[in-house]
Parts: sequence; C-alpha cells; structure tokens
Amino acid sequence: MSPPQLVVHRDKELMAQAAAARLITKVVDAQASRGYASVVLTGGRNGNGLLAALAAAPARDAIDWGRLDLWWGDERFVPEGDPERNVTQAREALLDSVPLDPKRVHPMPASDGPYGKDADAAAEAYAVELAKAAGPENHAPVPSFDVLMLGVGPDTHVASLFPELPAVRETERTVVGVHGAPKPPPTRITLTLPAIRAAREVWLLAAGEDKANAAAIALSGAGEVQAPAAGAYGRSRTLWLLDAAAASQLPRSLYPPASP
Ligand SMILES: O=C(O)[C@H](O)[C@@H](O)[C@H](O)[C@H](O)COP(=O)(O)O
Repeated sequence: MSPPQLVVHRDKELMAQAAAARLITKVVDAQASRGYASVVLTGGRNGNGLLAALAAAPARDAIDWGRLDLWWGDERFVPEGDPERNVTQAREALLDSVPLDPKRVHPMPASDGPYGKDADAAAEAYAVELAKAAGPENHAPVPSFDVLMLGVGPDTHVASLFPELPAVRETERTVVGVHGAPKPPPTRITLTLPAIRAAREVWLLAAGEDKANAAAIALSGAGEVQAPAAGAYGRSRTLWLLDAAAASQLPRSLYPPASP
C-alpha cells in the first residue's frame, strides 16, 4: 500500500473547486481509455460541496455523463426522497442537472423500498448489485471504481464506518447495515473497508477546523478500528484533499502547500 498523498488548499471553497477539477480529469481519462468511468460518491458537506463545484465547473461537460457509473459509499436508511438521503442531496447538488444514464446510477435502497425497514437486507441487496457489476479482473466482488470519495468525520469516520462499531471490523462482506450510528440518523447502509480498498483510487475529503484532529489521528498511524479513515486506502492511490484549517495539526513535513 503506497503512503497517502496529501494536497492542502487555502480554504474549503478552493478545495472543493480543485477536487472537482481533479475529478473531471480523472473521469475524462478513464472514459478515454476504457470507454466508461466508475465513481463512488460520499455524503456530507465536503462531498456535496465537491458536487456543487463540479456542477459549476466550466469543463464539467468534458465528462460523457451517459457513460458514468455512480455508486454510493453510504446512505442514511430513511425513506426515498427524504432530504437527509445522500442521493437526494447529490441530486440537488449536481445529478439532476447533468444527462446521466439512469441505468448507471446506483443509489442505495431506502427504508420504504423493497426491503422495508430491514437495513441488513437492503445492504445485502446492494452487495449483490455491486457483485453483478464486477468483472473477472476485479479485486473484490465490486467494480474497479476509478475514484471512491469519502468525507471524513470529526471522529475519523468515513462512509458510515464509525470507530469501534461492528461495520468497521467487517472483513468479508462488501456492504453492511449500520445500527446506532453516532451521527444521525442512526440506521445506515455502508460499504466496508474491503469494498473501499478495491477502488483504484480513494480520495478523502477533509475541510474545516473540526477535521484537524481527525486528520492528524488518521494520518499518524492510528488503527482502523479506532480511526476508520486510517483504513481507507486505494489499490493504486490514496489522496487526502484538505484545506489549511483541516491540515493545521499535521506535521508540516507531511505536505507541501498546494496553494499560497
Ligand atoms: O452519510 C454521511 O454522513 C456521510 O457519508 C459521512 O461519511 C460524511 O461524509 C462525513 O460525516 C463528513 O461529513 P461532513 O463533510 O459534513 O463533515
């Protein structure tokens, strides 16, 4: 596993814009070389901030939206259309304004969907959907995601993998239900670390003073059960995209400034 690469931007707005530009280039390159691209979205302010910046990016339509597969790293297990759902927020930030192929957009099930209130069954169904999309060359029963994005919580959680809870300890299944999450709502669905680590690249998004401690803990060699962000890494690249506030507790030797 190559060590994480860090890029620090002046503030969270510039971080979102730079990350959006980075994503455009990554998707365009993947589509040029393989004919399609596969990206995993994350919820939260930083994740949605990136999507909003992407919606406003001048180069946005260099992406062939009809050949982009979208998956989610986690989802709040609430009814379809609930404003708390990550897919609802992603639609508002970007998805409703670009010509995606609906067959290539894979939201996680809602709590009023075919699995009712059974988050574990809904998680299992998403694992089956991922496995069906996986190819023989894939490293796990999930597609080879080009980029898997993760917001980082102030407690170092990523997706809905919270410190010390069962989901972060999962070593076999790719998707599990989460019960009693400390970040509301308490019931969620999440990719596990094995699924996250099947991605070619994992990008962790951390902006704001409230992420400084989490970034310092996760990047200081902490264990993944105590600091799930420490266990989130890609097969060929792990990239932390921070703003100066979130990087403020990191040793200066860990990163050169990306912007003055
Ligand atoms: O469902 C969720 O809440 C997210 O997927 C979660 O993992 C989020 O990315 C982090 O909590 C960071 O959220 P902020 O960027 O809002 O701090």
